[in-house]
Order: sequence, then C-alpha cells, then structure tokens
Amino acid sequence: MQIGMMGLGRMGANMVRRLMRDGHECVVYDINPASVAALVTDGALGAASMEEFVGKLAKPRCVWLMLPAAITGRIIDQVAALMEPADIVIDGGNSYYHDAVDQAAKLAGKGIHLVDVGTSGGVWGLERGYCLMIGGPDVAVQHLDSIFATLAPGADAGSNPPKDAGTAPFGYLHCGPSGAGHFVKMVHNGIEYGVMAAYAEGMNILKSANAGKRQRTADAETSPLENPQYYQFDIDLPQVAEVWRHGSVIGSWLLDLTAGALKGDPGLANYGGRVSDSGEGRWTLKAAIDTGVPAPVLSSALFDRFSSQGESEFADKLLSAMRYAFGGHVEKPKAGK
Ligand SMILES: O=C(O)[C@H](O)[C@@H](O)[C@H](O)[C@H](O)COP(=O)(O)O
Repeated sequence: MQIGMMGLGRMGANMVRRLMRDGHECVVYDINPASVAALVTDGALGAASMEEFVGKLAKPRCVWLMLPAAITGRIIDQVAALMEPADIVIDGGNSYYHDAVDQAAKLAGKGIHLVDVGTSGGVWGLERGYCLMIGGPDVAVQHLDSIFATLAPGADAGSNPPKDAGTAPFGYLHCGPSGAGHFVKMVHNGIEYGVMAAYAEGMNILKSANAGKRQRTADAETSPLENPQYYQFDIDLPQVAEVWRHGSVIGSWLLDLTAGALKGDPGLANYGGRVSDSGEGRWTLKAAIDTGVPAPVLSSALFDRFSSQGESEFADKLLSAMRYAFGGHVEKPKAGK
C-alpha cells in the first residue's frame, strides 16, 4: 500500500524504513531536504514541498505525520487544505487527545478522516516494531490495516493468536473514535513516568545500602543513622538490574534498558539528572482530576520530574529560611557538596 510520511526525524524516518522493508510504497517530505534525500536513497519517493508531496499521493491519500505536538495542529490544517473528501490524515505524534477530538470534527466537515495513533517504541521501533494505539473512524482505520500490521511488532514468536483475539496480540489496537488513540497513549506515558520513577527510587535505595560505612553526612548530628550495622552492603547495581531481568516479577523492557544504562555507565556520569517531560504526564493528571480518579503514584512521578528540572529550588530555599527564622537553624551543605 502507498503512504505519505511527513516529519522524518528519528521516529518518522525509521517507520518509513520499516514500511518499505515490508513492500509498502512511501512518499516522504520534511522541511529538512537532507532527511528526504536519505530516504530517497533507501527507495522512498521524495518531495520538495507539501504541494508536491500531496500531489504524488494516490487517492484516497493517506498522510502520516510524525511531528512535535506543538506544530502538529498547524501542519494538519495546511495539509488538509490540499486534500479531498475520503482522504486520511494520521497523527502519530504525542499530541494532546483534546486536539485530536477537535481536529477530527473540523476535518469531518470536509469529509477528511483524522486517525490518531499513539506510537510507542522509540528508537528501537525499526527492529522491534511499534505498539500502536489507534483512534478514528472504522472506515479509515480498516483502510490502513496493512500499514498498522507492518509497523506493529507482530505476534510473539511461537504464539498463534486465535482469530477472535483481534489485533492487540499483534501490537496494534483500534481503541475508539478520533482522540481515543492519543488518550490511551497519554495514559501509557503517565504509567511510563511511574514505572521509571519506581526503578529509579528503588535503585537509589540500593545505592545507599552502604550508608553505615560512609562518611557521616552534614545531618548526622541531628539525624544519625541509628543502626549502621544494617547498612554495610556494597550492592553492585548493574548486576542487580541484570539479575532482575531473569525470572523476576519486576522484569520489563524498561528494566532491560535500565540494566543496559547501568552496565555501560554505573555512576551515570553522562547524565546530570534533569528529566524533561513533553506533556503526556501532565495531561494524564488533568484527565484524572477531571474524572475524579486518584493517581498518587503518577502525580508523584510527574512532580519529581519538575523537581529535577530545578522547580523545587525556591520552595526548598523558603523551607530553609522558615526553619532559620523560627529556630535559628543554619542550613548545612547539600549531600556531595
Ligand atoms: O512510548 C514511547 O515510545 C515513549 O513514550 C515516547 O513516546 C517518548 O520517548 C516519550 O514521549 C517521552 O516522553 P517525555 O518527554 O514526556 O518523557
């Protein structure tokens, strides 16, 4: 089948490669001509402008966008202006699901379908496949089935899912009308924050398992370690992460990646610890608040990211200022300073 891909960054370019490998014809466009040229070398049909890109597509045109959420809405408007009824726009980025609901209604007025596809798999997707969470009208989603089947990982080796199991065992799922795909991917990323935080916190506790041996900290006078004999373990974190990958209850792909990171750089010297967030965690909490659903783990993980970004600095200083004001307690240096 033919598909047009706009946005040829790490995700878009690899998705094109995976599609072409399975025999699909890809028309590609990006504002960076070098990204287009690289895929033309691999066999894609390139375009130098959005008009040329849309003009090269067979009807009904299928345009898949892999763009940052901040510009996706504007680009959808531009590309839809060049399209006709029955054409399909697919948004595979991490867009806010509200935008997909609103955009779909706008495009439906012109007879154009919007399919929103939460796409998980990151830089590993080319080889492993992408987990796809899909929202949109049945007719458009069915039309794109062979594209989804190629991009998705496929059934696990050796498994033979029964026909009535649907597409989920193959790694893609039509979750509902437009917006449902991004909604499911939003919650997926909220969970991602929580799971990542759980591994990070647990590993940090293990790292302190030798606290009884270490030099006393600045707070030792006021909060001494009560039982230093219980904190005498020099735990090999890379090895623990590795052993947990084999038969443990908390094994996961995120743990595989954690083990890989620790193995290559046990002290994590290559990282400063500022953890960005692109919106999905915030939107997950908005949905939880709107619907009155408790999400203490996910919110704690999100707020922890804000702290890592330096956003707790003023509050922490204020705490110290209050403590000094009422008790004359002088602030001590931070750990490691
Ligand atoms: O499932 C995935 O493949 C990831 O979730 C992917 O979509 C991306 O790496 C995140 O969007 C990063 O999100 P943050 O910037 O919010 O951490």
